[in-house]
Amino acid sequence: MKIALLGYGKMGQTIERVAIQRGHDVVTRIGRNDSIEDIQKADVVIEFTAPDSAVSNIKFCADMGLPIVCGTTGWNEELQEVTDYIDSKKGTLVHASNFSLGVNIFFELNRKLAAMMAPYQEYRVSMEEIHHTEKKDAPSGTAVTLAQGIAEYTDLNKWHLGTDNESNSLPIDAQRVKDVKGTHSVHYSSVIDDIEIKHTAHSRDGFAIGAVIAAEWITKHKGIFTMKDVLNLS
Ligand SMILES: NC(=O)C1=CN([C@@H]2O[C@H](COP(=O)(O)OP(=O)(O)OC[C@H]3O[C@@H](n4cnc5c(N)ncnc54)[C@H](O)[C@@H]3O)[C@@H](O)[C@H]2O)C=CC1
Ligand SMILES: O=C(O)C1=N[C@H](C(=O)O)C[C@H](O)C1
Repeated sequence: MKIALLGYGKMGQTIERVAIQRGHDVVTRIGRNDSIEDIQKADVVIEFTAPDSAVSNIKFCADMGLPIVCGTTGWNEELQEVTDYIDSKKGTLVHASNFSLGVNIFFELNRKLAAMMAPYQEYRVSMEEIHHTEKKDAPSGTAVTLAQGIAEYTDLNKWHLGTDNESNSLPIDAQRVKDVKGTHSVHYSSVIDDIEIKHTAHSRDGFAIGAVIAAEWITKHKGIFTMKDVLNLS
């Protein structure tokens, strides 16, 4: 498969190594100041750039009729607009706040735990995410997806940054620490005891392998998907 890397930073470079190991060709690597036109050489585009670039990049790929895997986070509020655009162009997109297998299993565990905890009002739920100091968005996209999973089973229909409790809102403590690849934990706390689930990424390889698997998968599918569809998780 011929892959175009849109964004050649920490993730773009990790994806290149993984893609070559899986037998693919990386035909172009596009940075912020490069011409995007080059992507037309590829069968599929993998986009990991920055929150302010993702939406226009996705639309450009749809205009070119190219399937795109987008891992960039921080553009949640524009998801509906992007969905409508891709639909109008009959395009193909896989987007996910986190492409790793471990985190996608963690998403399911989080939803199941939220369903189990829902009747027990004595527990207060909160979240912590820790990432490297170069990260542009807070909270992380993964934390937002976890919060959406909890909202399905509780009245916590929004989130706020910090550790204070606010009504109908999930506190997310976003910490930035040098070199941390991505750690997420969900805590349920009562006077009697605490319950905690946690995922720790040891490297970026899990995100990169997931993104390449998603790129292999979308060349055989048409429409808008998330990693849950690619992994066929319930
Ligand atoms: N969904 C997932 O599994 C994961 C998502 N991410 C997200 O991916 C994004 C990128 O992460 P990193 O690679 O760590 O960041 P990075 O900052 O190391 O690399 C991003 C690169 O994209 C370039 N760029 C920015 N705008 C561009 C544009 N319009 N066209 C081409 N290149 C452009 C930047 O110059 C930079 O080199 C972030 O939003 C991050 O949150 C990161 C890891 C996993
Ligand atoms: O910026 C990162 O590094 C990461 N971003 C994603 C997110 O915002 O959740 C995924 C992962 O945690 C690493």
